Amino acid sequence: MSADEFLQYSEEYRAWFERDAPRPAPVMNRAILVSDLVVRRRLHETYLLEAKDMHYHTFTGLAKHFSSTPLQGLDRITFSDMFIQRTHVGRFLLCRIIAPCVRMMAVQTIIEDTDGLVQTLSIYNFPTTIGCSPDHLDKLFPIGTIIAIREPTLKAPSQGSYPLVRVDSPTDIIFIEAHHPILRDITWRTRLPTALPDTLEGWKEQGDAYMKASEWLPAAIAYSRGIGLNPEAVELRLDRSEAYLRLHYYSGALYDARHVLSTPGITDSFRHKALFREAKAEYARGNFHVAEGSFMCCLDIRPKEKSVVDWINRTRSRQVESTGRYDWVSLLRMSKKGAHLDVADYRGPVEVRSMAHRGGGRGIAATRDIEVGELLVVSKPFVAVYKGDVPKRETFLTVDLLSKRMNGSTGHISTLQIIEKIYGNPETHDLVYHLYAGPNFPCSSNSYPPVISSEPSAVDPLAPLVDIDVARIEAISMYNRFSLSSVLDDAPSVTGSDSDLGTSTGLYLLPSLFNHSCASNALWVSIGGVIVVKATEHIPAGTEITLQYIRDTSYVERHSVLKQYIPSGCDCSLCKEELKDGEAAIQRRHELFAKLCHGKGYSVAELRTLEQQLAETYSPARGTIRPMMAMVQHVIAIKLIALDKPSMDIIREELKALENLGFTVLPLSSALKSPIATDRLPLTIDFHVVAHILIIISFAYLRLCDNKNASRWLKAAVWVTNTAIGGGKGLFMVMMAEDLARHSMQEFAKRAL
Ligand SMILES: C[S@@+](CC[C@H](N)C(=O)[O-])C[C@H]1O[C@@H](n2cnc3c(N)ncnc32)[C@H](O)[C@@H]1O
Repeated sequence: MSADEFLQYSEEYRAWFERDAPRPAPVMNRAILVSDLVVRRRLHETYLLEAKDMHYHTFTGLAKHFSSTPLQGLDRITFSDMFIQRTHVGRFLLCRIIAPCVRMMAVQTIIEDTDGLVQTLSIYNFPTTIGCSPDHLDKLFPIGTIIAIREPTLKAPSQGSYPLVRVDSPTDIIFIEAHHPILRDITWRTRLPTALPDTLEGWKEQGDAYMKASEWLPAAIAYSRGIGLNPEAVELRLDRSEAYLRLHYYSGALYDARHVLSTPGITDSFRHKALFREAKAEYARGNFHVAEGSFMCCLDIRPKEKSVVDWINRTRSRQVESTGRYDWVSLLRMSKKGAHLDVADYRGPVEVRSMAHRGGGRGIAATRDIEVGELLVVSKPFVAVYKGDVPKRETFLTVDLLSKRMNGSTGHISTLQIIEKIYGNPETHDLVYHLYAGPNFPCSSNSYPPVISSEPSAVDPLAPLVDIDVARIEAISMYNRFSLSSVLDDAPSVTGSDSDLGTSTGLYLLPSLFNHSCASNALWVSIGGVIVVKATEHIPAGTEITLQYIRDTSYVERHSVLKQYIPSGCDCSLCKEELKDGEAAIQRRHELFAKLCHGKGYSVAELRTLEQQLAETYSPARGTIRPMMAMVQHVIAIKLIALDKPSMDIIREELKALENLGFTVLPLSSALKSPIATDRLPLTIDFHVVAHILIIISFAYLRLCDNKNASRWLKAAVWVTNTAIGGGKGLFMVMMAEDLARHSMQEFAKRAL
């Protein structure tokens, strides 16, 4: 599809989705609906067995209803009173699942109401269903399950010919237990044999079996049904606490563990289990000191227990990190093994301030004078999805009608994970809800974070205690998500949006409050999924601190992405400089540079011509920063090395590149000092490339047997990585290992640094 066709298709879909032309729901044939679903389920199972590639797509950024009225405040409705293309506000639908489920983008099944009338049900965004197996669905929604759907919406089909009850928010689904008061006067028109347990022991047995099979949510549901029969059932609460830990529902885990601990007369064994679970949940919530206390209490019961001692050591390492002291080298090494790092957050000398001129009205400012290279923020993701987390052979594409872009699987999955994290940790709801959600969802506060309870919330998968506004979450996800490319990836990272369909992506809380500037005064990098923000220049107290949402040498490229996030455009000094050259020059430059990026094997002469043509696009009135020229000069230098040309020629090219990137190269007379000014780290390109340029200069001096200068330039390269991340020589040696090896400089580096 061309860009225009894509836009038109998106708008047509929106018009169809939001069309308000209600008509009565048709009476559907039970046998046909069920057999059709069974056929689709078999087909899906066959595809899974045959390992076929499956592609699903859906739309985000549409108006999507969610209910915020408790079930008790709603009146019951049946299909005969429902209309297609209508959300039945103030009503709830009581129904039973009568067919197995099938999962595509959403979970689909067939439901009957109390009159025996049937419709298709489509549940989007339900926890644990991303890429899940048909077997998991059978455990989650077994036939016979009774549910109440709050304020149900009946939709015309987008494909096929059956209407469907569409549920976007998982919190609109309430599981109804057999003894629920709502069922008191209810008789079902049809008889449906079910095999669901009806005793506490029965539910415990089922929960245990699911735990064994690593079916954590079905297990938590089974335990919850048992707890429904006896809220003081200590063992079930302990079991559910463990199931919640596995699900990362730390609020629920903590709440249940504490409930057990407050029960009089429990055995030491139960107490130990509850303390251990409480401690793990506190650890995961970032309360390392409190977690340490609970782990210590475990030792009172079973002294010297090895696993507990290990946990205590971990809590102590995290407490050191929360003061801003990190072992960057080991973090980097860990990130090579897996991106989900165990690390504490850190908040340096920064605060959220009201900034009326920015969308969302807030930004981040320095609380005191900050020096270049100071650590400002370290943040673990609220959720992060890496390429390896995407289910194999399944692609989830979403057409985002807000940004008018296509998002890949990681973008879709991260939105679902945000929803699930709130579902299992309800007190985090406001932390997400108060992030910028675009002009359609005005921010209710000009500060951040909102005050939230430090107490854990009870979590009941049968009747969620929080109402999740999926449309808002989708918008928040779109406006705030970071595209992650680890500092170990050698390709320069494109940041700030999920533009690349395969990119790893994450939502962060405090980092989402930074506004954008192409000429930012701070830099963010990701080590694994952890975001590290450092100052790249002196920042006076009170000054706004900005990040680059996207770093691209082309103004055209940058703005094609930025316009979706900042419609008013970027007003930074770099963009103002670019605009001095005029639109035509900017476009010409973009086209010339595209040649360099996409062309292969240019000769030095051709590169010089390109350099000249680029030079002609810059107005004499503008400043000296010309990143595209720098990139061409850097490529020339690499070419000269390959051609074994004189070292001074290589050095000359790289020096020109540095100046075009905004670095001040100091005169040779200051031989003992850094060869570049270190009052700021200009970053119009990725800092890896800058370090690479400096390594090449060092290499060229080495070829000239000028070890003194080689060492000065290599130290300058360490200054760059140290300012950008930290970790001094150790981190530099790990991060730039390939570059150093390419130029046989490892031994020299070890001696010189
Ligand atoms: C991730 S949020 C940044 C925090 C946001 N200002 C807030 O109050 O929550 C991104 C949004 O901030 C606004 N923003 C960021 N940089 C901006 C800039 N340079 N000029 C104007 N608005 C900006 C845009 O509305 C953008 O979509």
